[in-house]
Amino acid sequence: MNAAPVPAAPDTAAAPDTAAAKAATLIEALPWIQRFAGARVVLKYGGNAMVDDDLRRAFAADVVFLAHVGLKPVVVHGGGPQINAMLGALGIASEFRGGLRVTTEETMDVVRMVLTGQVGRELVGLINQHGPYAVGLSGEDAGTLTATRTGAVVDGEEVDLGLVGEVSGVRPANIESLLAAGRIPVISSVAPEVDAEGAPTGQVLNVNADTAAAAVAVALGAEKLVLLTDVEGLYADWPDRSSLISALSADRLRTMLPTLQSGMIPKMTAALAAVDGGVPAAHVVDGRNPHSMLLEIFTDEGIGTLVTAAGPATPTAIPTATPTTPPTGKEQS
Ligand SMILES: Nc1ncnc2c1ncn2[C@@H]1O[C@H](COP(=O)(O)OP(=O)(O)O)[C@@H](O)[C@H]1O
Ligand SMILES: CC(=O)N[C@@H](CCC(=O)OP(=O)(O)O)C(=O)O
Repeated sequence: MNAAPVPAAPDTAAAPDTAAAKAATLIEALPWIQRFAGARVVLKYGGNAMVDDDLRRAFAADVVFLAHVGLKPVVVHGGGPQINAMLGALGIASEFRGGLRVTTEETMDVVRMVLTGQVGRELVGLINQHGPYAVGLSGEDAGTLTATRTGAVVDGEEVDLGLVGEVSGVRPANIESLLAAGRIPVISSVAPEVDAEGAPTGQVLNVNADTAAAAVAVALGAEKLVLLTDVEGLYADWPDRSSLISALSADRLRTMLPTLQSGMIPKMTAALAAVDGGVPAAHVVDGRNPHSMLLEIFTDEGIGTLVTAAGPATPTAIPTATPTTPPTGKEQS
């Protein structure tokens, strides 16, 4: 048998620091874990943030971590790039207007197949590698979501998007019964269409996943909406990216909305809808960094862009060594 390796001197010297840093991170998380115990958190997992296996596995582990430390996570997922890949393989052209996919009947079949049949199944499988937690739902299942048709306004002109919907109703009881049973709902953003009277038309609509996540967060009375994407957050000067907005008020975001481009239009519209609908905090987080959502939720600094009703307050020192009361100074609500 080989002797146990003897660490080199520099490692020995570094080890206490490393251990202290790890312990400090755990202790820093404690007041946030206490504060968010039992809270519902809606996590929107964007298709651009699920491009590699390691990231998807890290996301699944994070969701299970949240559930185990006492939060109630609900996942609403997108899959735009995955839909693009399938449409491309099938030779079906597709375009986006105002950040939303123009959706024909043929495209809708592919959207439904990829979101509910592929991306959702895969996420459920990854989460369930940790135990029997995740249950996949489409917005169609048990009437979880309903939607009415919506268009987009591009350069001041109303554009017809075809079979694209905005959420007109959420049935939270379906999601709540899963949460009460200790499950993690994983919801795809496809919804049955209803007419102006709320009657089903028989058509299924393609709903942007940010939009669906915001509606679910409002209906559940969630503490947070976390939008994971493939950028650090909202840049004030896209595409130059020299100025990342770390926190802003709902009113400031409202004035910025008409200046936003592409995928940030539905994303920040969703963040605003969530905060306007009573969700205390909406976060845009870079899902390309493994465990970014844990850092956003459980550390004092946070990362990404935070939207709250009031916007940034004066930062206050937060005790991290022996917290006995929930923190009040952080820009989280
Ligand atoms: N001001 C902005 N700040 C950050 N990203 C922006 C901005 N304006 C447009 N974008 C684009 O929005 C994209 C995110 O939206 P989207 O591609 O729909 O992501 P997801 O699939 O995660 O929903 C970014 O990758 C970026 O290209
Ligand atoms: C209407 C509309 O645009 N629907 C989206 C639904 C998927 C989605 O939102 O995916 P991401 O979160 O990855 O962007 C689409 O067809 O791509």
